[in-house]
Amino acid sequence: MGDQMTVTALADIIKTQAEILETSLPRHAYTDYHGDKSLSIARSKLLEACDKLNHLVTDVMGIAQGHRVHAALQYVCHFRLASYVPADGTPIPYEELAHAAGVDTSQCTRVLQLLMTYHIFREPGTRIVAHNRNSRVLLDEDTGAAVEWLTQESLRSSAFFTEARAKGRRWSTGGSGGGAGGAGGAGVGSQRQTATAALNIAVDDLDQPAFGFLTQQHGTTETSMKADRYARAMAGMAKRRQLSVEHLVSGFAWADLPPNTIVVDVGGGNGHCSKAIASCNPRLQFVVQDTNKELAEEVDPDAEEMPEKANIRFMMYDFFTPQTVVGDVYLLRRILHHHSDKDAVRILQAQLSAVRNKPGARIVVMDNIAIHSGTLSTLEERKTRTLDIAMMALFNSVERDLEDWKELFHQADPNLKLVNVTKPLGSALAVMELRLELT
Ligand SMILES: C[S@@+](CC[C@H](N)C(=O)[O-])C[C@H]1O[C@@H](n2cnc3c(N)ncnc32)[C@H](O)[C@@H]1O
Repeated sequence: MGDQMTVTALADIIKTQAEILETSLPRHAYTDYHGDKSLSIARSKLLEACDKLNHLVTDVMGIAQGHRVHAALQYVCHFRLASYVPADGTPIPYEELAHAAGVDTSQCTRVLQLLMTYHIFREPGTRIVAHNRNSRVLLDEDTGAAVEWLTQESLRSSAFFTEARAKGRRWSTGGSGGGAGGAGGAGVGSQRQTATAALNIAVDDLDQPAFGFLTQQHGTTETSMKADRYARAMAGMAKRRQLSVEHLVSGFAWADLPPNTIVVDVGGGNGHCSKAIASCNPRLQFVVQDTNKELAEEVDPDAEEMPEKANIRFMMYDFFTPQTVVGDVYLLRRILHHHSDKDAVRILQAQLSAVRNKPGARIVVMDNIAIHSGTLSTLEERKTRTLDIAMMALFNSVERDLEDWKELFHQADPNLKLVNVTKPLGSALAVMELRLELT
């Protein structure tokens, strides 16, 4: 679909693909893929054509004003406005809603009326507001937390992205190198490198790596609240099909592993990956490692949702320190892309200290592999590029393409070889299998 297409040609594509969706799906169910590849393709083509058509008839000014709608969403999330609107679609007067939420009626009305132009909430009569499909999404605790996190820490860090690059060292708290004219975060020592990410500027007095800050449950009430929001936001994002753990289960030959194989789920959080693998492979053993002690309870063998007979235990472990569990598979899912190359190499090297003690042990990395420009649709590519900015702003990290990943593995150990790469259908993440080649 080239840029040269006319508006009418794009409108024709839209009509054809819209008809496919309309005849196959009930109204209000167009966002779901329903596991049907042809419907998924129709939906992608429809969105791509709409996007290109939009591009032909508007200009960059619309995009430049996007932060205002994000501010409105931030307001809605912060004051929990969605929770005061009846979930069943019954309208509520603005005044009543504002009173319940403890906000100003006029401001609340204006904020919601902006969002309505983006099809979030609806106004079925004078001075009343009701939920629609889009606003109701905010009622899901985890998805709501994901939207809130995106409009809070993530939005703030994006706002300081350029500033961090232009004057990064000005914000470093170290005595030396405090002058202007530094080359941004890149190129300085690992800890300092992460400490000057845009998020560090966006959050007052944040003098520690952003990833640690977002995931630490202890500290001030506010820090702990942010960590909780981040954890729930990640759970909300994991509910999206493209990040589902089902792709981890299908993306590696777990069933071929011998009984009692030890899988070490490094930075495994609440163990949801291990639980998903265990439910199909009950003969494997799992050690879920994380620095977040609160999550240990969710890995409790007696927990209700634990797969029957699953052999899963939790242990506190900092993945920057030498791995102490001698296992067979070290799983690193959605860990390395949150870290700069230097820190990602440190994490891998910490695992290698155990891998060397167990011949045949492997490392399985599940993460995004950035695509090359022009290889997929613009909308697909936009997802990767957007995440790239997010990683730079939040963690001074980047999205890596396959060559970048190979280079990273090589830096960790020249004998660490990428032996297999799989990208399960519908997954945003690829599964990369690594082995230490014997010398
Ligand atoms: C993005 S989550 C990924 C969780 C899980 N692997 C998944 O795929 O859903 C990153 C996890 O790393 C944990 N973490 C952060 N810093 C850590 C550290 N230094 N050592 C171990 N775990 C850490 C966080 O608590 C969080 O659970």
